[in-house]
Amino acid sequence: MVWRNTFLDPAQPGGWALLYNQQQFLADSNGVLFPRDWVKRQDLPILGEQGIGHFGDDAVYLLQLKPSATLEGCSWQSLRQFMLQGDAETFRMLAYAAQIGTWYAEHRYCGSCGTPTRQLPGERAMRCDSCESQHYPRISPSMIVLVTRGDEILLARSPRFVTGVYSTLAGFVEPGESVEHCVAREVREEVGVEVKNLQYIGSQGWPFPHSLMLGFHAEYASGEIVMQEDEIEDARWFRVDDLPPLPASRSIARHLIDLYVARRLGLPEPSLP
Ligand SMILES: NC(=O)c1ccc[n+]([C@@H]2O[C@H](COP(=O)([O-])OP(=O)(O)OC[C@H]3O[C@@H](n4cnc5c(N)ncnc54)[C@H](O)[C@@H]3O)[C@@H](O)[C@H]2O)c1
Ligand SMILES: [Mg+2]
Ligand SMILES: [Zn+2]
Repeated sequence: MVWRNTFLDPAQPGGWALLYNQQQFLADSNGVLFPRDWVKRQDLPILGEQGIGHFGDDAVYLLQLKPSATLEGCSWQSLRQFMLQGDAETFRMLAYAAQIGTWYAEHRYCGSCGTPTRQLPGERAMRCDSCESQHYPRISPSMIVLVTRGDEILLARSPRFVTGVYSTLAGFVEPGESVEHCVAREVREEVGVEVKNLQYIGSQGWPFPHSLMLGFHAEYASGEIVMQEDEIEDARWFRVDDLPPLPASRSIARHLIDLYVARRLGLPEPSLP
């Protein structure tokens, strides 16, 4: 089943409903999609509703619920769980839904004047009629980079990671800088190393909560590893044939590593997740 996001008018009846709050979806043994007209007859605290796209031929709507919402036989399941275990198209749908949900939850009032906003018909935007301003879903560009030195790659651990896992370096692009500048700055800040010969590999939308990952390979140029306090718990060079536990296979972090290892070892190259 293929997921395609589109703008659907929530005034239309029918279709499926996703029940969402704060990076979680209500799910039962059949999954996350519920008959929408049935859902509306339940006594659920609905904050808002968006028509977000088609799963196969079926219309899908996102119902934003209060955190207190419960439905018999259902439990809240995290988006991260679906990233780790769900099929690819379901994860794509939920990733889009979660970002629309986050944006909606954060723009119910105007950030300038505090007036309640309203959803614009026909467009994914929240409007403040008092300021005449529109607020679109927010995306945060971030770079992610694998620093390489021949048969070695530089991987690091954040204190937030699962025990033992090492990954590539990442960080948010700051206002006014290029992504290339961000790569050099973040690598310098996090591990004290200079890089050269950046190669853009590809990108990935990352819904935790609204990053757009721009992925690179970069060659080591100079410097000894100096770890940034609080952000980096450990950082070191690993040989491509002797790697630690790595991030989830669906992440671009993992792709950057797998791609470089495949190139060094002469294996078939993986495709972008
Ligand atoms: N898909 C992947 O493979 C993958 C791998 C690693 C990181 N990521 C994502 O990359 C992003 C950045 O990585 P990081 O955590 O190392 O970032 P980072 O090195 O910039 O440090 C994180 C810090 O940035 C600040 N911050 C939070 N949100 C921000 C925003 N929207 N804009 C600017 N600053 C913000 C906070 O102080 C936070 O503690 C995160 O969203 C993370 O989930 C994705
Ligand atoms: Mg970082
Ligand atoms: Zn306003």
